[in-house]
Amino acid sequence: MSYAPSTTAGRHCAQQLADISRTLYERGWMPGTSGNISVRLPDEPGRALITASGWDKGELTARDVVEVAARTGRTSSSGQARPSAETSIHAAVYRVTEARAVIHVHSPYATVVAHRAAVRDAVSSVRLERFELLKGLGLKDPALADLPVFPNWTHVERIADDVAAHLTAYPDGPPGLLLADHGITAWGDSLSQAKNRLECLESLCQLLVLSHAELHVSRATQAPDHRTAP
Ligand SMILES: CSC[C@@H](O)[C@@H](O)C(=O)COP(=O)(O)O
Ligand SMILES: [Zn+2]
Repeated sequence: MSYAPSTTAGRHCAQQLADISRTLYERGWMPGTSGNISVRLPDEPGRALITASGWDKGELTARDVVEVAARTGRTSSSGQARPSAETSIHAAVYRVTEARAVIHVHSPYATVVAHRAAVRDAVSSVRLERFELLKGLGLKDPALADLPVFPNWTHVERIADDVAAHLTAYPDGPPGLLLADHGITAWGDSLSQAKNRLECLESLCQLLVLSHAELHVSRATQAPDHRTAP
């Protein structure tokens, strides 16, 4: 039931997932088995490794990851552990952006902002502006970012559909998103870039909370619905 990489690159990526998981767990951003991390395999970018579902993220080893198709999240062999329950959200990010790594955590300040900025049953966004750390997000316009907030639907596939539609409609948006009452996801072209961006976003949310500024929340314009008819 554990991952056995066939290449050196696979072994390296799996170890990186375990190492970053432990770091973020120790920071208190992945309490109680929460959080998940994925990375595209460098020598086979159509495939990705993702953390196994329901495990203590402070104790993962390089064998506690699952190989999936990056754009669909499908697993190929039955001999593996269960991939993260939120694999479809990672796959949505891989389908629509150039990301090569995605990190989801329940860090406290982003989760508070995701709680306060949520608009019932609709995608909203919270404005980040002025703070220097915006420059760490790699935006075309580093002065301002509207960070989307997605309803935390029970069916994760529905969240993934919302994410894919929104990122398609807003290709120049920030490399991250909030899940209402839940947490934050960020991405980049490597695990270290995704982690740096995640740290910038968590810190920006901390500054918003500590400044006691009123949150600037808007309803995101309806993005096209990419779901296929039943
Ligand atoms: C501790 S409950 C958290 C989960 O529901 C989920 O949000 C999460 O972040 C981890 O899910 P996982 O399936 O382990 O990747
Ligand atoms: Zn979560």
